[in-house]
Amino acid sequence: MTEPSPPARAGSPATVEPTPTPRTPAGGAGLAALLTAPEKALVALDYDGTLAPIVSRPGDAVPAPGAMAALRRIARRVGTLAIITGRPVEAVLELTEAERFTDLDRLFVLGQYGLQRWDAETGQTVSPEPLPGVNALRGALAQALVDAPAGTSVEDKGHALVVHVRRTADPDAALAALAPALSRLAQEHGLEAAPGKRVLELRPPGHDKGGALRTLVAQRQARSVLVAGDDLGDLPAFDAVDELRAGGIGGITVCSDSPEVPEVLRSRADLVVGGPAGMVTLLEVLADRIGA
Ligand SMILES: O=P(O)(O)OC[C@H]1O[C@H](O[C@H]2O[C@H](CO)[C@@H](O)[C@H](O)[C@H]2O)[C@H](O)[C@@H](O)[C@@H]1O
Repeated sequence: MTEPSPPARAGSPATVEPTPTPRTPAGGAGLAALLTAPEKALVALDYDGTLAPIVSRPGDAVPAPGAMAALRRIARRVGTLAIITGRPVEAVLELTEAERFTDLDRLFVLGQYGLQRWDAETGQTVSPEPLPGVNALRGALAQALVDAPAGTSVEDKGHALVVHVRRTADPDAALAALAPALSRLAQEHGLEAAPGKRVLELRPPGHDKGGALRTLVAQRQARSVLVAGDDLGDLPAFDAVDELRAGGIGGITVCSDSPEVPEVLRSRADLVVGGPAGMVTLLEVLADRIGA
């Protein structure tokens, strides 16, 4: 995958997209804070379903066309960029090729729900040792899935194991049938079972995107945040935005919409965009508005 350098936007763009209108006053204030002082803003995006379209194999989930170019544009003016994701850092770096782009030097990838952290400036990843329970779970999980519907697969993320059912004949039925036993198994190994889009993640408890976001906002002394997501795992980050607003930091939440998005997430968002392609458009509009 190669993306050309983002175009220079010296003059007026040929087509001017309207500035999006958040549906809550708090979201409007958050957007205004971001547009007024982008150098003090943090733009935090989810990966799967937000920067990259959902596909049947995790290894094939490359960024939407124009996504990296749009990120690189806003990086010219925005203080901090982050990809806050359930994916391992290594997977996001491979799929986005973010290490190639020297203009993304203020990008952080907070992987595995904040367990891992990659900082573009240093090129270093901080990642703890996996919980011992994950190793023990590996064998037990293979055994538990012997009779699972055809098409069930396991994604091994080192710190967590994800059971995927998207490629089964009836993903909803497959998940419903597998969930009780997998939840028990997770618990027995000191892990929690967290549902996502056509997946059940067996992962360490005590880490979520809300904690990851709060830590980064504090470290970067951000005065406004934009958070975009598409799944249940993004809700804690939306909660964190509410708390940050209460503390005087501007916040805006964005839902990257699709028929699979949980209603609870869609209804919580200040802005709803049409999936990763809509996210790219939003990033481009923001780039126009901040003169990036
Ligand atoms: O926090 P995210 O960046 O959204 O990551 C959450 C999980 O996303 C991935 O699964 C989802 O995307 C896959 C590829 O499009 C899709 O096949 C699957 O059905 C989706 O649930 C990923 O594989 C997980 O490891 C992430 O935790």
